[in-house]
Amino acid sequence: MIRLDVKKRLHGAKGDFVLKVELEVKEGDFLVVFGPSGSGKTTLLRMIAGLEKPDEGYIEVKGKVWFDFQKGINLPPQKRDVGFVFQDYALFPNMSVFENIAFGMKRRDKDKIMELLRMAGMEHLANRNPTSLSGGQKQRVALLRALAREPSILLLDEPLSALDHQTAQVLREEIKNFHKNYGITVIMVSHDKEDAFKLANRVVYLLEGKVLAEGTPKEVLFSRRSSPKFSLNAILLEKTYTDVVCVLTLAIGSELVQVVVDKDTAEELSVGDTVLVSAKAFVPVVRKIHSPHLKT
Ligand SMILES: Nc1ncnc2c1ncn2[C@@H]1O[C@H](COP(=O)(O)OP(=O)(O)OP(=O)(O)O)[C@@H](O)[C@H]1O
Repeated sequence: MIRLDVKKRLHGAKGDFVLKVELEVKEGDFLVVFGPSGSGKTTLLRMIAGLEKPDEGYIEVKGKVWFDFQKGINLPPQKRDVGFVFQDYALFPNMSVFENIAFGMKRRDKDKIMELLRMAGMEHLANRNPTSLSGGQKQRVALLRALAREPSILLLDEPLSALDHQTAQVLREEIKNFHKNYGITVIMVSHDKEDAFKLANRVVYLLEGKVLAEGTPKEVLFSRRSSPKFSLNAILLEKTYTDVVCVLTLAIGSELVQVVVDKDTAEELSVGDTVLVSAKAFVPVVRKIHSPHLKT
């Protein structure tokens, strides 16, 4: 069980705000902390890992106090039993894949490293230098390095966000399997609803430092507050006015779409804005374009 209640004043893009989170995470949970950029997600993970100090509060993991402001307890990162995977891999470029995974293991165990590499289909890359690997392979090594420590908690900070859509899909499945096989407690930060939906058994929705909603992925992601019947976040790339309407070109994930809006709506939007595209009632046409399930 992880129990935390932390507070920290942050300098946000639009001014100062207080990150205030009270949470309990059960053993074996896969918690996704979901929310827009700048809401304090990474800072929360860094506070758990000991890389950032809360202004107030406490953090307790498996009955052991890692931080207690009142009692003046603040364990250094190396004494906290966490595996941390960063968005940008953070591998040691001068060490082989094998050495990267061995680094930080409580007891260097060659068989265990090779078993992890085998599980990820990367045995043949053991002696390679990380600089010669693809983004997906680097992130796999970072994940194996974190798992090799057999930590009490695995902290994942947007581990898929630097990868292309297809590689991210494959790695998302692997993370899911690692969690299933090892039963490890995972806290993952993401602004991607797909991560939250596919991986989490619990989701916390963080906005400007506050927990706005908490529950199962369905409860949080499909709540009326966060989504009507159908809604997608998009970036506005271009506005093209005709006589009576305006055509907006939008990027939704890696897809481009065009939607028509009236001129008044268009006037309120600027290129580069993040917008919500939603429809309360619609009859969609759904067609399969790809299946991950092999036919036998
Ligand atoms: N130690 C700190 N002291 C004060 N402000 C900070 C500190 N660390 C981060 N911030 C600010 O707090 C805000 C939230 O940052 P954080 O990285 O935690 O958000 P996030 O939700 O993870 O965003 P993103 O998805 O973009 O990474 C940012 O504006 C950042 O500049």
